[in-house]
Amino acid sequence: MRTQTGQTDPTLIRNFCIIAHIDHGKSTLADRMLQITGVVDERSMRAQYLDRMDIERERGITIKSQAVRLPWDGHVLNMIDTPGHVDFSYEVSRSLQACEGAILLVDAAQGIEAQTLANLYMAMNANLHIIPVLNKIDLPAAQPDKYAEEIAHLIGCETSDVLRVSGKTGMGVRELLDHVVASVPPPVGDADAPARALIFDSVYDTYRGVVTYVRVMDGHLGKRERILMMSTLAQHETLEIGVISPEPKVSDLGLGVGEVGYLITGVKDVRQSRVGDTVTSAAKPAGEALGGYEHPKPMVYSGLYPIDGDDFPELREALDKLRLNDAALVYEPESSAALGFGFRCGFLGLLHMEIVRERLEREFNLALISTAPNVIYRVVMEDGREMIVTNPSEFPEGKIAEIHEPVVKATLLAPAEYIGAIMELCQGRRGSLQGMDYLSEDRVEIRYILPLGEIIFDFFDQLKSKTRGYASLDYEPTGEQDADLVKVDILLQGEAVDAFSAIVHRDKAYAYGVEMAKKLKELIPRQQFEVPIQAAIGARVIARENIRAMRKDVLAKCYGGDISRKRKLLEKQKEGKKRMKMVGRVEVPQEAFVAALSTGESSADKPKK
Ligand SMILES: Nc1nc2c(ncn2[C@@H]2O[C@H](COP(=O)(O)OP(=O)(O)OP(=O)(O)O)[C@@H](O)[C@H]2O)c(=O)[nH]1
Repeated sequence: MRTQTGQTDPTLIRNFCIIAHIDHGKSTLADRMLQITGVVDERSMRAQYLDRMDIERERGITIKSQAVRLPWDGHVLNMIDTPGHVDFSYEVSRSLQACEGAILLVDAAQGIEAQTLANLYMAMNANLHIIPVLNKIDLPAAQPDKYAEEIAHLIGCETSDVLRVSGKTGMGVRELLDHVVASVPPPVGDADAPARALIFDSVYDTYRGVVTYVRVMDGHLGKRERILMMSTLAQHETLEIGVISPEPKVSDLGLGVGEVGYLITGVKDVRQSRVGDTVTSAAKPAGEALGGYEHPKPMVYSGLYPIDGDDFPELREALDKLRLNDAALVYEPESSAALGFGFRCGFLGLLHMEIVRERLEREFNLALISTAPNVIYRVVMEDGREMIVTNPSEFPEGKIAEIHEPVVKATLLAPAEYIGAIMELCQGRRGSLQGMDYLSEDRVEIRYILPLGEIIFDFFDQLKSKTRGYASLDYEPTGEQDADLVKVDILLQGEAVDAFSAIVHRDKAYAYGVEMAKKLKELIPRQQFEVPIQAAIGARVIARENIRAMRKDVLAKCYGGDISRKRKLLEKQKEGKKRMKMVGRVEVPQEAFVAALSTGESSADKPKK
C-alpha cells in the first residue's frame, strides 16, 4: 500500500466527510465505522469517541472537526468530521475542501432539514461525490421510502441509490464503507511539485501546543522540515507529523499527496496556524496558495463583565487562554458606568458566544454578566463620516444620513401546515420572502432575507414554539441593507444606564422601552426617594415607570430599641450594599442587571429539533 517514497499510494486513499443536520446521527455513525474497521476495539469504545471536548459531549454537538484514518479492504479511508452548526460554516467549507466525497446523512424519521441542505450545497460547490444515506432505519418511526424520494428528487438520483443504514445497530455500515471505496474518487495531486497542504483544523493542546490538521494536496511534508504558512509567512519546524487512528500515530515518512494527518510545530497559539491557510516548504515554497482562505469574521458582539469587579484580571487571563484555542474569538477591554470593567467580545454567532461564555464560567470559575448581543452596524453621517458600531454606546449623536445592518439568507424547512406561522414570524422580524418550494407533498422550503439583528435574540425559540419543534433553520450572511434604527436609552432618575441601551428598529423602540422599564420597576428595590425609570430616544421620552419611595427605613422594624438587633440589621444592610451598584443616587442590585439583561434561555442552547 506504500509507494517507493514510503507514502500511501494515492490511488488507494479515499477522503470523505459526513454531512448531516444536527442530531441525524453523524457521531454515532462515525463511532460505528471506527469499530467496524477495527480502529477502536469493543472495550475501549466509548460513545462518541470523536467528540473530545466535554462541552461537546454534554451538549451532544460537534464543535471541532477531526480526521481519522480507517483501514478498509486494502484501502486507507480518511474520515473528516465536520462541525454541524451555522456558526462554524467556514470550518465546514474547509473540511469539505480536504475531501473528494461526502456522505449525505439524513435521519429516516425526519427527512431533509435546513442544515442538510446548506451543507449539501456547499459539498456540491466543492465538487464532491455525494453518497446519499438514510440513517436510523431501525427506528419504528422511520419512513425510508418517503425520504429516499425526497433525497432522490433533491440531488437527482434514483431512490434505489439511497443507502440505508443504522449507525446504532451497525446495519448497512459495512456496505456503506465498501461503497465509499468504490465510488469516491481517489485524490489527485502532483507528488513532485512543491508541497501544498490545506489546514482544515487547528486545535490547542495544553501539553503539546497547537496540533494542526492538514490535507496534503501536492508534494510532501516531512518531519524536521521548515514549513511556511502562506497567509502569515510565519515559518516553523515540524517537530512531529503523523496520522490519527484514532489516537495520534507518528509517521516518520511524513505525509504525501492525498494524505490527511496532523503536524506539531511547537507554536502556542492557533492564530499562527489558521484554518484555511496553506502550508508549504520554506526551502522550496509553492508559487501559489490553495484558494479560499478567509480570515474569521465576528458577526455578533457582546460585553462580558465579571459579576464581582475584582475578577477582572481573572477574566482577562481566561480570555487570553481561550484565545489560544479559538482563532475566531476577538475581545478588547471596555468599561461601563453600570457594570464596571469588562471586555467587548466578538463571536462568529450565537452558539459560539454561548460556548465561550460557558467555558469561561465552567473552566475558569467566573461568574459573568453579558450584555445584549449586537450585530455590526455601519453608520454614515450627513457630513460623510462613516463609523462601525458594535456597541450601543458607540452609536453616534448628531445627524445620521444612513444606517446599514447585516442581513442573512435564511432557509426554513417545515411541514406545510406551518407556512402561515413561519411567514408571520419572519414578516414580524422585517423579513422579505424570497421563494418557496415543496420538497414533497407536505414539506416545504421557505427562503427569506432577514436582518441578522432580528434573529440573534429569540428567533429560533419562537420558530420552534410556533411550529411545535418541526421547523429547522439555516442562514448565511448575504451583505447589508439600509435600516431605520435608533438607540433607545434607559434612564434612572434622569441618568442613562449604558448597560441597558439598545439599537433597535424605530418601529420596535417603543415596545423595547416599555418592556425594559417594566422589568426594571420590578427588579430595582424601593429607595428613600422616588425613582423615575424612563426610556428615551435622544431627548424624547417614549416610556416611563415610577419606583415609589420607601416609606419606612430599615431601623423602623426594630421596635423596643434592642441595640444588638439593631446592629445586626445594619450589618445585614451593609452586606447587601456591597452587591449594589450606584447609578447616580440609585442603588441597583447586581441581580437586577443580570435579570434585566437575560433574555430567557438563549436560542443557541437549543439548536436541536
Ligand atoms: N435509533 C437510532 N438512533 C440513532 C441512530 N444514530 C444515532 N442515533 C441517536 O440519535 C441521536 C443523535 O446522534 P448523534 O450521533 O449524536 O448525532 P450527530 O448528528 O452527531 O449530532 P451533532 O454532533 O450534534 O451534529 C443520539 O441520541 C443517538 O443515539 C440510529 O441509527 N438509530
